[in-house]
Amino acid sequence: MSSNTIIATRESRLALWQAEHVRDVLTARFGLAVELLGMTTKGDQILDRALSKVGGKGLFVKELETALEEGRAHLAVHSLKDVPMDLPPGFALAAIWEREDPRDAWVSNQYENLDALPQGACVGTSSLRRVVQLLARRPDLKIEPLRGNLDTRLRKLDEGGYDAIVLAAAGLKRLGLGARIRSLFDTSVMIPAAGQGALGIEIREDDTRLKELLAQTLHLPTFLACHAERAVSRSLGGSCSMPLAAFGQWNDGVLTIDAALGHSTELTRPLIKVRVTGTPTDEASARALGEHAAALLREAGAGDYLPAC
Ligand SMILES: NCc1[nH]cc(CCC(=O)O)c1CC(=O)O
Repeated sequence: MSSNTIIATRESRLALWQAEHVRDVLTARFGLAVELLGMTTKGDQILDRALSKVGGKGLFVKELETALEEGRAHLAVHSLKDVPMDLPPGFALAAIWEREDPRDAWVSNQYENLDALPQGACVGTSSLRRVVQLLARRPDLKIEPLRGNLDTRLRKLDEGGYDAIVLAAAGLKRLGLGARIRSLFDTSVMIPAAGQGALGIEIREDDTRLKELLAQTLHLPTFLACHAERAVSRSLGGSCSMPLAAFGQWNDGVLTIDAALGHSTELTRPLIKVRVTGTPTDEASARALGEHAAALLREAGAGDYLPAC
């Protein structure tokens, strides 16, 4: 077996970009020889149903974890947004890296932004978080499912299936597709998903060599913000079938977490929104801030909004 460090990665263009980025940084910084091991996950194969209906986020990571478990790979690189809130026993999130643009992007060949859409126009997204925030401003819209990797989604837009689609700006920018962004949502209008735009690096928990090495690479402000965001989701049950947004921003040393929850089935019900601020310094205090936001959401009625599961 080779003594190289092996990164397990999905084979979408975005996943490969991210894995290559991690490879290049680890090589430049620590002189590691790194190879990629590409693999297909269930999340890549099942394209005809919303993720929230077929088992959620874990679908993109399970095969990669099996490769780590079997020693075929040492690291798995993920979009943090796709990483379940609780990893299975034996695995650890060893680093979170600096975010690309965390905002959601408006992509349309005709309409400059959401407000410019005619009544009853059709917007493509399969994300419940995006659906509820779109409908909160434009209850007249027709929202149609849209899955597949970024290139597939753009092609479906260009084929005329939708008047506009909403995608994470981070993915488009990383793939050099920033020119497709017609406008960016203000994060107060379309609050991003927990971890959106950040990279998460997963390892086997017992891999102390990589754990120590990767701990030196984490981007502290992103790490703290994302742990707080993920704690909001985890406290509420962490399910993909829950329309939840959670986004942390640092200003002058203070972290502000905005969170919004929509009803899990009645998607036009008013959103429950909360904001908390704090000055976390480590993972535990960041999580506590997110748990505080979740407690406020519950006080404001989240119990009735959550999926029955
Ligand atoms: N759910 C799929 C997914 N996972 C990560 C990204 C984009 C990159 C990121 O947010 O880090 C996307 C595409 C999208 O939401 O448009």
